Amino acid sequence: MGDEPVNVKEYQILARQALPKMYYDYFAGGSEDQHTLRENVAAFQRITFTLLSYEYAILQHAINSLRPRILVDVSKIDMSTTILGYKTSAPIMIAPTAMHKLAHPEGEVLTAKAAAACDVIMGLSFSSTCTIEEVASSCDAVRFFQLYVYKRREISALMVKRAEANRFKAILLTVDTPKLGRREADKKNKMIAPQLKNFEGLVSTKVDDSDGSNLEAFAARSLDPSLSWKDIAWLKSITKLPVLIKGVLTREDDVIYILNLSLCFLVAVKAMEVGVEGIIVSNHGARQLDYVPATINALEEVVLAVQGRVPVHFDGGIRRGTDVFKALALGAQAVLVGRPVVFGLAAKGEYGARRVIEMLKDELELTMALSGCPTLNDITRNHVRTQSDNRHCRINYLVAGSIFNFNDDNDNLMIFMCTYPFVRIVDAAQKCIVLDLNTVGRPVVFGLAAKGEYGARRVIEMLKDELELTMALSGCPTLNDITRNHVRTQSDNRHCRM
Ligand SMILES: Cc1cc2nc3c(=O)[nH]c(=O)nc-3n(C[C@H](O)[C@H](O)[C@H](O)COP(=O)(O)O)c2cc1C
Ligand SMILES: CCCCC(=O)C(=O)O
Repeated sequence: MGDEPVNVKEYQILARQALPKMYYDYFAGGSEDQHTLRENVAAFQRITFTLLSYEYAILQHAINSLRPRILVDVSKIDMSTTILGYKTSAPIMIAPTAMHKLAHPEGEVLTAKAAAACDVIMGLSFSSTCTIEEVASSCDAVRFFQLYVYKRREISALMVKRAEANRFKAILLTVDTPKLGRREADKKNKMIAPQLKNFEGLVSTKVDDSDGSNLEAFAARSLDPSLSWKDIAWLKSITKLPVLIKGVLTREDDVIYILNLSLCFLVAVKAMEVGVEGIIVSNHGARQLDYVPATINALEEVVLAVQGRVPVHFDGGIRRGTDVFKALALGAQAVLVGRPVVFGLAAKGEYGARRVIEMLKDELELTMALSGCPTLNDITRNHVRTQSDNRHCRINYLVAGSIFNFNDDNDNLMIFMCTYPFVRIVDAAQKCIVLDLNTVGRPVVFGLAAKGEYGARRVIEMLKDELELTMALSGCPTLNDITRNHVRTQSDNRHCRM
């Protein structure tokens, strides 16, 4: 067992050794410069955990508040949850990825068995190499069916009917692929798309006349680039299954919204209007438009826009249990995992796909234990620190590490240490007071440093006086009179420029 991988990433190395270059490149690759492909993974590495520090423990103790997370009983960790009402052992699903027979001769049937063994939900790709019926009869995994809308709508409609008849529980409508992204490795390799059995007798998926990627040629011929919101109504009219929209790149009114606030808002509002049952934040594993943001950087915006009205799921770049935890902390209800499962399948068949899921589950369990979260509900936004949190806090770092001395009212020397986000004040008797900078703010601390209690008090008094004057001068006798219309922000200015 010398080659037994100890983490998910090692399966990629084995898969590379196991697969012909054309297939490995197809599975591993992204589009164009593969910038987003790298970013999907790298962005996770820039998110850190905010485990409670020693200072915080003292502070919490001092104010007789909650027990710090480091002293939580984590002898039992419960990762189980429900997704669309279906019980699952962990908030991890298998993402729909195409053509598993290119990874292993038995294809998606083995992936489904791995899902069943791990008690997680399996997403089956519209472009699978095993049929819908073969996968359904192979095991009792809860299955969702991913849908592409073809120009020939009747083919898509037929697949939905077959999925329904075979007890698939939801439709994942992929909305980020009006055309296939430019996968340059596939072009060079002249990637050959095999005949997909689901479409036998309906449409030939084996295109022979392309100069480059046959898959690209087939996609150009079959995918409907006119797909728009009204088609979700069409889909809802032909199925009773819940519909989740997968991918947040869409085309609407000749404006391309790419993972920005407009889109998030659009998605949230439109999703309500058309009645979808969930959203999957996804950039298709960075295989569509290159240079869109890493999905983990877009997740929170979507979550905030959706405001809990439908569940938000997430995929892209999950390679560790810590990644799963981070996505949950930023508001995802569950994550989907794409390439790692295919690499597991390519390297070691059903066992490999199963091990990939098991390793992610094990790592998530350990992460929950080490961060004091016995259940998924214990995972909160406060557990992670993102790059944008850091930007907001940069100014605080300026005072990090500074040490001030001052004399208190009784002329005792006080030592004042700033280790963001806490300030420790140590008096002559070595008594230590810990203040949270986020709560008391720097001005108060500077006042304290300069003139002890009097200085801290004056800072507050001056702010109050200034606020009183400002309210008077802007005609606001009470706090309730202060409205959003009283101020203009940079972003208001930007919106008006247009
Ligand atoms: C080889 C491959 C094939 C894919 N095929 C499909 C597909 O048929 N339908 C779809 O909606 N998404 C497809 N995806 C996107 C995945 O569902 C998912 O969004 C992505 O793989 C997540 O990123 P990850 O691979 O970093 O986990 C594919 C991704 C890969 C890597
Ligand atoms: C038209 C089949 C596309 C499969 C797919 O979604 C992918 O390769 O990313």
